[in-house]
Amino acid sequence: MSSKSNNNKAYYYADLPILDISQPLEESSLESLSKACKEWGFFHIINHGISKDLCNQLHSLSKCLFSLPSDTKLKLGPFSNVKSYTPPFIASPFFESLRVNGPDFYLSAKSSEDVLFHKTNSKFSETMQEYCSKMAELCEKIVKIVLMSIGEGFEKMFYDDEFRKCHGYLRINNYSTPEEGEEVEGLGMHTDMSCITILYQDEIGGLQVKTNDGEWIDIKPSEGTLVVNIGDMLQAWSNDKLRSSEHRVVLKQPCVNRFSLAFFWCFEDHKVIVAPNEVVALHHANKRFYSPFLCLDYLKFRENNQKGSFEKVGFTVRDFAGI
Ligand SMILES: O=C(O)CCC(=O)C(=O)O
Ligand SMILES: [Fe+2]
Repeated sequence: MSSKSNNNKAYYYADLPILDISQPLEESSLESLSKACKEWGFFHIINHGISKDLCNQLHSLSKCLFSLPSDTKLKLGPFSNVKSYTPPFIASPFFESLRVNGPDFYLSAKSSEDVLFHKTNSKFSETMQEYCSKMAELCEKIVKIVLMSIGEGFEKMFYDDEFRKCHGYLRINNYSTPEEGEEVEGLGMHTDMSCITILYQDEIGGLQVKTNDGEWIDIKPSEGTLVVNIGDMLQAWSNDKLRSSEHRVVLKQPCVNRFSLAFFWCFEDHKVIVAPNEVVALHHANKRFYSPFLCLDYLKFRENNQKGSFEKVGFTVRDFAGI
């Protein structure tokens, strides 16, 4: 952890490893990755192949999208048949979000685009498709690296059987803050339900992760860097070798918009999540921490137990399947 003093207030930043994923990983990088996945559940990646230009394009499309009138956005949910839009006051008064589902990201984005832009914003669906398919490729690569960090040969042993059918979805997030006042919570404390999440955050900052000691630490934005975090599905599958950390977004500056893109990479709904014996054997007492469970049952548990039926804020996989 490192600190910076500003007007006598100390801000702490997580010292997360930064992996250059364009290069084969060295032994020392695997070690720091393994430590970060156990301690923080978060790390950074660079040289990931997602260009600044593409992120900027998504940012300006998102500005167009979120500046549309509420009535237009509400045609996409949450109370219509389409459920891709989460308006403010569901997760928090300062958060709204649009979801793009895989595997056909183009089709999913197009069905929102047709409602939102009356078919005039032809770049929208192509750009979403480009970003999401690159993210899906990146997720496959990262899951393999994370498996390698658990144990030698684990990537070869498990990837094909266990992770081949993973799928992804994107959330485009827009945060707004009041004109004046203290800091506000943009997104409450939660764990992600995914195997892994890849996050692009703009330069505003505000993402925080909770340490084992219950302290909140900032995850500072840095240009060209993406944040990766472990989600609940992988925590359960890895029998707690990998940590799905609680995190939140705190908005510190009045009257700014914050933009982020969260891409979630998940097991297929009908997968039974159970840690393989080889993974459980890594625990000194060979102890299992979770009962096997159906992925879809966990997703439903989260949806049905959240404030305002939003899956973001509240319970974790330990509450659901912990032994
Ligand atoms: O906006 C962010 O930085 C984080 C978003 C997040 O945690 C989520 O969408 O699950
Ligand atoms: Fe999250």
